[in-house]
Amino acid sequence: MTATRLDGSVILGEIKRDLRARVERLAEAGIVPGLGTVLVGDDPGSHWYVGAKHKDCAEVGIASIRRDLPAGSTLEEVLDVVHELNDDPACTGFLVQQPTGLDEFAILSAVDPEKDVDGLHPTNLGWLVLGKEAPLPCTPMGCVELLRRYDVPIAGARVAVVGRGITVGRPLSLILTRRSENATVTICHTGTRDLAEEVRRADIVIGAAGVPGLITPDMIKPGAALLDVGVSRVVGADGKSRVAGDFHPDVVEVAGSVSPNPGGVGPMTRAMLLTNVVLAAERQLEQAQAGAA
Ligand SMILES: Nc1nc(=O)c2c([nH]1)NC[C@@H]1CN(c3ccc(C(=O)N[C@@H](CCC(=O)O)C(=O)O)cc3)C=[N+]21
Repeated sequence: MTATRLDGSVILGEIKRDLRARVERLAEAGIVPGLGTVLVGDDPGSHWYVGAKHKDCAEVGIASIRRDLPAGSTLEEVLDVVHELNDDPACTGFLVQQPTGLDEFAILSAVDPEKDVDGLHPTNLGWLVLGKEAPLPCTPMGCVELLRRYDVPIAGARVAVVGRGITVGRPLSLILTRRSENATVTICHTGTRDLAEEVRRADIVIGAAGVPGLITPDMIKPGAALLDVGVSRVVGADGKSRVAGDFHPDVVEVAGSVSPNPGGVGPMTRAMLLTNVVLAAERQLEQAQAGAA
């Protein structure tokens, strides 16, 4: 048996098409959404991600505001740019690409929560806990949207989330346990006594630990849906660097569906970022209209 491929690149294309129509409606109201990115240093991976985000924006009709700072920039220098983008009306939403090597909490907290398209500002994470509408984190929402688009049942499903990180595992668990998703979630982490036992019960497994090959075929319930969020760079036998996920490649023999890596959750993260930028612009338009009335 070979599992269905949960193709994030295909869904990214569909979402871009839908967003283009929403951006056109905003344009009729005189609003051009603008995504700002702040990039610190010269890590090639981070440069690739930021470049891809701006290319996506261009395709959808979102304006780009790009601020690249040299390696060795100080927290004060980064915060100056954050404040500038908070005050720039052309920038409807922005993010500071992680990691910066600086105090991430200080940086995240300085972003205007209404412009926080990462959904990682403490206020927005707080709204998630409290169940009020607010920007939601991109990778967790990308996981949920990928399952929805491929009709994987979420309500009532047993989900094993492997990893409790702030950008994926923890917020994803909160999203999946909302009434609108209604899943039963187990968060597994380095303190989990028997990972195989927890994963084996799950209808949906999310690998978000960043440990290559951690989840092996013997742990998978036949027919389960697997989302591979783990991105580690490993050097193969041929000496070339490649992306390795949290799942052993042979899980496709047991699973019902699997997101490839690359080509799965990564593109969905970008799709949700674009969605958050458009949503932020739509909210800002609503507020302007309410203010004018
Ligand atoms: N403030 C902030 N927000 C982020 O959303 C954020 C961040 N910092 N720091 C780094 C992580 C990582 N991330 C990815 C985005 C797209 C792909 C993606 O599209 N990957 C492609 C290509 C992968 C490859 O070939 O390297 C794929 O999976 O097919 C992956 C990973 C966003 N992040």
